[in-house]
Amino acid sequence: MPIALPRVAEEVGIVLSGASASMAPIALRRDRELRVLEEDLVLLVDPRLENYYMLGVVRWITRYEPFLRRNIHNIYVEHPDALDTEVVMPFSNAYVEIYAGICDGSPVCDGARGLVNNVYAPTPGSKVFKLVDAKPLTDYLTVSRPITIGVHRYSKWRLPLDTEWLNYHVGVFGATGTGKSRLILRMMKELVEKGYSLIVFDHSGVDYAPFVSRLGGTVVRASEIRIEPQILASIISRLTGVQSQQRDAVEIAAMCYAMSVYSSNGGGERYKSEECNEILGHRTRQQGLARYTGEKQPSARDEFLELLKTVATRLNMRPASILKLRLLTRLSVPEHVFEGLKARRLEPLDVVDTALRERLVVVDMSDEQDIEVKRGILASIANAAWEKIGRERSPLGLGLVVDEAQNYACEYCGEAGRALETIAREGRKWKYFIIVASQRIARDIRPGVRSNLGTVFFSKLQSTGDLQELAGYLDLGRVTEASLAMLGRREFYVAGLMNPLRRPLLMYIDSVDGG
Ligand SMILES: Nc1ncnc2c1ncn2[C@@H]1O[C@H](COP(=O)(O)OP(=O)(O)OP(=O)(O)O)[C@@H](O)[C@H]1O
Repeated sequence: MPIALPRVAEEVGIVLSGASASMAPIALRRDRELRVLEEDLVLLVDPRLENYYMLGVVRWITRYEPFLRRNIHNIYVEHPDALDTEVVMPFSNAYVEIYAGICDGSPVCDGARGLVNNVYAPTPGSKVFKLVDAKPLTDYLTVSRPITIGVHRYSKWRLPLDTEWLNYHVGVFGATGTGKSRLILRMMKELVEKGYSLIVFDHSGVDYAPFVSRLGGTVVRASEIRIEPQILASIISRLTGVQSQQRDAVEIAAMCYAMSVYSSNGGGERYKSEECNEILGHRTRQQGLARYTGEKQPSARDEFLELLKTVATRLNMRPASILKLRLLTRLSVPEHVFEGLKARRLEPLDVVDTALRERLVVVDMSDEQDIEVKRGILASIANAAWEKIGRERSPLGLGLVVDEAQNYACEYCGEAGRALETIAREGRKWKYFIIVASQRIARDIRPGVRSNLGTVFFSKLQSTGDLQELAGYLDLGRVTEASLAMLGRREFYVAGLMNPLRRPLLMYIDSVDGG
């Protein structure tokens, strides 16, 4: 059945000469020109193409007047009172960027129905209809497991987003206050309802944790989660900045220290290793001696430094080098990195399992002071999910949500950056995806992550150049920096794979009230 144009659209203009299959200049009707706005959805109806419509978006509305032209003298300049509005003859032109063809049983589509790539340039004189209610478009789309998080800015069309493409990852970008966190919260609700599982890393503890009870999830504190020994090793060597043999000593000591702490506070067999036993056995004898001589129990950092000395000695380092290494560690690794280990009783794999069982876990990162440790926790959880995939060899349906991603997905974000990049590159086969949000793109997100984002929501951007960066791997049509400058809060373009039109569409995100 053809689209009932009079019910859902109003005629606003005609196509002018010079139209192509992707772009059509149009003239707007005088009586309706003020009702047409950039980003409006329109249908072009070409009388030569029966039961076929071209769907497009209005761009670059320009007002003209035949006499009031720049560089040409006019009467107003000499006699301001003589210029009567009656004698002014304004008119408006615009462009329509054609996004798709809609087949409605048309002979040009062999009688099929649905959305197709448009290959026809509209005939000049074709009518242009602004969609006031674009709902009927939904019937022409094929969308798997759709979710909606908002409406098209002007036609109020609830654009269905295709969650099959979630596995190709999502980015949310915009200047501060544009509504990134609320957009993600809205999406989280929909995804959880559709059966996806999410682990959300709440960097400051105020953006997501307060909403959890409403969404039916669990909050866990970052300070309770175990950091994998090898990730702790990398954190400590990064903090000390040592290289080569000194780095070996620090990393071996860190791994063995974490394993001994975890195995003594409930970690069991998983954290026992013969390699560490060789070293730890030696250390235990030293500690025993300390107790015998009446010295007080050493702090966690002192314990680590003692272990570091043992390891460095085993690596045949010179006494002066060992001394320097211990001093460096004491000065550059905060005490709480070691002290906090004892309170970490929750396995990263438990967090993954809870998310898969209950659908939503928010990791409250606010009680963790050190950014390196926060990154270590994210990396540990990301790796635990890979461990599970490796063991079960089946898709997970799990997403990691990383807001303030400049802290985790940047070029120099260590283990966290690497872990997110691995998911961005290889997660799709296992339905293991990421949703990252940040204010900037090029500066905040490492190339291996940002170039693998299949869907991007973007609003007013903080850095010039970021739009061009996005255009490098997404079809952004003719959206320009000027289009972004006009956007308000909750207004985001959605571009990429989850958008069934595959071209940027301006959305107004549903309301998400405070927690
Ligand atoms: N969808 C929405 N529903 C209701 N209020 C919203 C919505 N989006 C944004 N807001 C309002 O705008 C404020 C800022 O939103 P939000 O915290 O999501 O922005 P942000 O882009 O994540 O900012 P930042 O980068 O500073 O974290 C919110 O506190 C809320 O008042």
